[in-house]
Amino acid sequence: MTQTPGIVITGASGRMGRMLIELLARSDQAHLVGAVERAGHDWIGRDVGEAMGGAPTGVTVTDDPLEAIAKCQAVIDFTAPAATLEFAALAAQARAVHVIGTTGMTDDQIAMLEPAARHAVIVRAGNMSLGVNLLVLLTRRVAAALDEDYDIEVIEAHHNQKVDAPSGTALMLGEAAADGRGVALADVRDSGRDGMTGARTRGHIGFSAIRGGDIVGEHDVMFAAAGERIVLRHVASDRAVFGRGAIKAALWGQGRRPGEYDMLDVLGLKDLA
Ligand SMILES: NC(=O)C1=CN([C@@H]2O[C@H](COP(=O)(O)OP(=O)(O)OC[C@H]3O[C@@H](n4cnc5c(N)ncnc54)[C@H](OP(=O)(O)O)[C@@H]3O)[C@@H](O)[C@H]2O)C=CC1
Ligand SMILES: O=C(O)C1=N[C@H](C(=O)O)C[C@H](O)C1
Repeated sequence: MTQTPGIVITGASGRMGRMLIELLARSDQAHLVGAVERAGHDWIGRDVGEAMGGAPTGVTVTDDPLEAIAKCQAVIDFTAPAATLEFAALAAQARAVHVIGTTGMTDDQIAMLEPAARHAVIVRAGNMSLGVNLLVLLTRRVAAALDEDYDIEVIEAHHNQKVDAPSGTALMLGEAAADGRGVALADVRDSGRDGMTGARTRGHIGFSAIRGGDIVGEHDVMFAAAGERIVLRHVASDRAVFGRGAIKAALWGQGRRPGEYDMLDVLGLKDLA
């Protein structure tokens, strides 16, 4: 029987870590070989399935990412920017595919992935769902079709534990809108309005972030003009959409040339971009 790719999950106890461990337990295309948490975490040394309150998986949670990643074919990483940079170096050494869902990375941190991508496949996206990646393409097209009479606003809503804003997805959508308009997002980005802001600047792309309760992830791209509004919307009601996308990316990356890729590559949507 052919062995399926072995996957390491970093941030195993997190919202996405748990979701991925559940999805891998049911998968016939990939299997769990490692679960990583920070030193001092109370899951270290325990079977990850039991730590989650379920059946044993045979995989013990470790605080040694080097040891875990050395024996895997892919690392799926939804953690935090500094941790992701550390895991990128280890995945590159092991020539393992590194699927990065972590958001909130600065441009400098993203640039620091480049040496790792010379040795291994990196798939990074602020959102791994098919729906959002389609929405990115639609946003670019609608923005290209409309002029600056249409004010573009990206509105996102997430749970009250999210630490970064705007969300990675909102930034992907903003980039797509700016691209459609033929401008650089950095030149037209308008985040965090508060106080006497003055009237809206024509051509700017605005961002608003809502944080509350257990909202999984909701994104609107609004094109607002005098007399009409177009709203493109994606609502995620289950984190499994991100988890399934990440596993798909880990499989897609097997045997591929080293480099940096995104979910449009994985989903075969690049030609539509
Ligand atoms: N691209 C996409 O489709 C999606 C991206 N995300 C992004 O993924 C990231 C995680 O989200 P979520 O699961 O909700 O967050 P959580 O806070 O629930 O989980 C993050 C996990 O990573 C762990 N972690 C952080 N640093 C390290 C480290 N150095 N070593 C090992 N483990 C570490 C945390 O441990 P501790 O608690 O000890 O800090 C925690 O268990 C966020 O950036 C989020 O925006 C989320 C969903 C979808
Ligand atoms: O933190 C989250 O939860 C999510 N983060 C990603 C983002 O920043 O866009 C993707 C998704 O919306 C959930």
